[in-house]
Amino acid sequence: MTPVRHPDAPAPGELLGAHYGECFGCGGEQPHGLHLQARAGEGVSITAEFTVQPAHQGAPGLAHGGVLATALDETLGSLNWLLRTIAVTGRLETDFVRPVPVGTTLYLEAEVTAVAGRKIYSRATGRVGGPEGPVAVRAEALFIEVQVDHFVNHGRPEEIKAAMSDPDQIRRARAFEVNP
Ligand SMILES: CCCCCCCCCCCCCC(=O)SCCNC(=O)CCNC(=O)[C@H](O)C(C)(C)COP(=O)(O)OP(=O)(O)OC[C@H]1O[C@@H](n2cnc3c(N)ncnc32)[C@H](O)[C@@H]1OP(=O)(O)O
Repeated sequence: MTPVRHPDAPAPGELLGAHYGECFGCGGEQPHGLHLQARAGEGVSITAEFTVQPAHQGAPGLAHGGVLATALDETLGSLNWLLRTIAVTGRLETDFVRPVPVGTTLYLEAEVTAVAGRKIYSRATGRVGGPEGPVAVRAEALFIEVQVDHFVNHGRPEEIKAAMSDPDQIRRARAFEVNP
């Protein structure tokens, strides 16, 4: 089925902000996190940027492949906010096309390609040198819709409790539940 942008999705160009301060992908409270910033695009699409830091190295001076996969995963995960669906990554297939040096900004774009029941299919690319630069990484993913209970039942109680007592988090979780 063709993906449908939720009527209350953020407007194209709007920054999405972090879904959780401690998120390694987008949270502001993770000193070595990616601090990835995602922006709503047209339809069910997202753009995002992330600059590779020294803490993200694998080989000397180069981004670790797992960190690049995280950037793709985070960008793809942000798409669900435009569908107003809570979903987790079930499958992430990544192509590493060229090495990405420390200090490089990765320009990411992602879109949902299809939705089938609880399954959300999407793809993403990461370019270097600018939004129109050469592709360094790309991915195809399958996200699976879950209920908020997924996190409550599986997350470590300390963090769940802290997240649920953050007024903004509760508002967001509630928004997910009333706008499925
Ligand atoms: C307070 C909280 C607020 C919320 C904050 C938002 C946080 C966002 C965070 C974002 C952070 C960034 C994002 C992250 O990093 S998310 C973190 C990384 N991901 C995970 O931890 C997910 C771990 N996996 C699971 O929990 C379960 O396996 C899930 C929930 C995914 C499915 O188990 P469940 O028992 O529910 O479902 P099912 O098994 O009946 O499967 C259903 C359908 O899906 C198909 N299928 C499943 N897996 C695969 C696969 N690998 N390849 C191909 N197909 C697959 C399956 O065949 C079936 O298809 P069909 O038979 O219907 O056709």
